[in-house]
Amino acid sequence: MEILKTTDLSKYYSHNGTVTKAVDHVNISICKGEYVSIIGQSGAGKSTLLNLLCGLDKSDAGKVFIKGTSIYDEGKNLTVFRRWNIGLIFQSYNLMPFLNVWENIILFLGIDGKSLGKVFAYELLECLELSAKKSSFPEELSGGQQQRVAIARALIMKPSIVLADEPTVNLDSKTGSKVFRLLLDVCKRFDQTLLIVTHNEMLAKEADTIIRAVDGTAVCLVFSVMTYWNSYRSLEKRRLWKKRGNIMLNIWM
Ligand SMILES: Nc1ncnc2c1ncn2[C@@H]1O[C@H](COP(=O)(O)OP(=O)(O)OP(=O)(O)O)[C@@H](O)[C@H]1O
Repeated sequence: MEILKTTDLSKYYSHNGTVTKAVDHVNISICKGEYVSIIGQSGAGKSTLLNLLCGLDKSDAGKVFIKGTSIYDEGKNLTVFRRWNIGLIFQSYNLMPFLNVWENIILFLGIDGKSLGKVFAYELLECLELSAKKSSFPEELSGGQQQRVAIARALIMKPSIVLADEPTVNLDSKTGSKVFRLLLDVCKRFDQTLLIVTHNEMLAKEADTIIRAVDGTAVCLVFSVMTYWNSYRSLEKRRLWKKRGNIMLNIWM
């Protein structure tokens, strides 16, 4: 099942007459439960792409569909839509300093007139190895623990897609790998799609689908079978496919 799709997604910045094509006609299709890594050199457009995918930034052209909903057409409802469908994880943990771990995690439960039970919150605490820190405040936690709280908070509404922008960049490599492993495990366990921007090749290459951002365009290096099939099926102009070696196909044009 397709969970995320973009059509000719573009974002350009102009400065002193120079135009930077941060994201340029990107067409991607991601399926439920997939782990997708986005890699690429600094300035290639990874963060801009991620911000467009969750609607924190608006495109100059093109659309983003999540579960069939065109997110830019949601207008004022986008915040609520995002809260229920997209989990966001950033480099900085953005925890509320005056709330303890438990309170940070359940902050949005019961919001928007819908209520979610707390059973899942206990499950997340367990999965992310935070049960013993339930009553601690952010300043009493290590960086890795804080990021795990941020992950739990991002997952608490059971979003179908989780977007993470270099979530382990501020952690040492051992802690970063552990946090990453927990994130991956918990997303797989709850069948959530995970899109992660990372410079860590070890983590990136485990993905079902690997996307490399190159000067605003996105090149797929490795396809999951579902992504391959969806992309192939949705392309009317198959003649535009360019074959590069046996695993590398450029599906963006
Ligand atoms: N607000 C902005 N105004 C002007 N140019 C911008 C803006 N945001 C991003 N850019 C430009 O768009 C391009 C892509 O930036 P982006 O931050 O998406 O790259 P990135 O791949 O995430 O880089 P990094 O790995 O260093 O975080 C860069 O050339 C950047 O300078």
